[in-house]
Amino acid sequence: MIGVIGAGAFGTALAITLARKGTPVRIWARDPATVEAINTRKEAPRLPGVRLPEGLTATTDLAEVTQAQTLLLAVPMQALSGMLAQIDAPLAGKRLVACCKGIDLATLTGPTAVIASAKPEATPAVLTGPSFADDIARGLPTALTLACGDDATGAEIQAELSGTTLRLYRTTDTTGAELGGALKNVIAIACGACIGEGLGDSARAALMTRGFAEMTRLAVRLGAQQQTLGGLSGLGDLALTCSSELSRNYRFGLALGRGEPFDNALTVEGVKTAEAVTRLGAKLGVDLPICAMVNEVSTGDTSVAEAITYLLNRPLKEE
Ligand SMILES: NC(=O)c1ccc[n+]([C@@H]2O[C@H](COP(=O)([O-])OP(=O)(O)OC[C@H]3O[C@@H](n4cnc5c(N)ncnc54)[C@H](O)[C@@H]3O)[C@@H](O)[C@H]2O)c1
Ligand SMILES: O=P(O)(O)OC[C@H](O)CO
Repeated sequence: MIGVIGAGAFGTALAITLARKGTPVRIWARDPATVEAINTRKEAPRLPGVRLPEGLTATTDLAEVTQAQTLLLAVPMQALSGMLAQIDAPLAGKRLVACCKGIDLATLTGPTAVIASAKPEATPAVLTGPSFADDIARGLPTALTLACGDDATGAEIQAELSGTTLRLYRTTDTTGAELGGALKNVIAIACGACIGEGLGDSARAALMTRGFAEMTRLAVRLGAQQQTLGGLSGLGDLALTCSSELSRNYRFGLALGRGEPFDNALTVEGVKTAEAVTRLGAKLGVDLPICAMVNEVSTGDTSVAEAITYLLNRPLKEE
């Protein structure tokens, strides 16, 4: 059995793909109505139109899910620490796989460090890369990165989660994998704002490329391997998220650029990540101008037009 904590779009999509290949999956939802929908009607509230397979069952009882040796943690980044604090079962020998993308604002660390701090007896890992929950749930081909500091455990998790439509690549570079996944959301907001403001595809390409430079600069400064940023968890996810209106981060940026309201019930990880990396960059002396502008525009301190003017008029430099 695999346990999934968090019955939102991504947690449910992963649960579906695992159950389809015959793995029993128990998913935890905090909302009894979600449990009822999954168990009784075989429907997932966050994935309308997808019929859930047999072998996938839900519960509001965390203890039932934490019996599994592998636990997928699929709550938003800022909820991860609080979620871990709710688990009182012993977790020695278990694998805790973070499925969230972001940086914890309280500690300015990524998900594996949050897990290691809260549950030092367990092995932390992170599952990240280009994937929309809806694509995974529909069985469309998807390739992701599984990062685990312990390569032998990483190989076991890789085999456990991979299937005929979901292919996992493996790395021990947790820092690079999780920073790529976190930062691409910030750049996707910038790209959405650029398109929403009517600035064109050339400007978007420039933001993606210079955004990738910021992702790499911060990640390498924090000990990541540069090549990890060029993989699925970095460049791959940047390409997807900056170019598709299926992305909530990109759509949030579009709304900013168009001056339209946005549904704040949607999970848009890049907003808090922009704040976290702006603070991290200032603390470490790492130059992150696009991320800083996304932070200012997201909080309403700067308009999209002012942010673009600022970025275009910075001192000229080598590429
Ligand atoms: N949706 C995708 O396509 C996708 C793909 C890859 C990664 N992710 C990542 O997965 C993570 C979750 O995103 P999602 O799309 O599933 O979001 P979602 O909004 O669909 O679901 C979030 C889930 O977390 C639960 N939750 C929220 N706050 C909580 C708290 N304080 N305590 C306990 N549970 C809480 C919600 O009830 C909900 O079930 C994000 O970090 C996101 O970046 C999402
Ligand atoms: O909808 P978004 O912007 O959270 O993006 C979903 C995934 O992270 C894409 O890989």
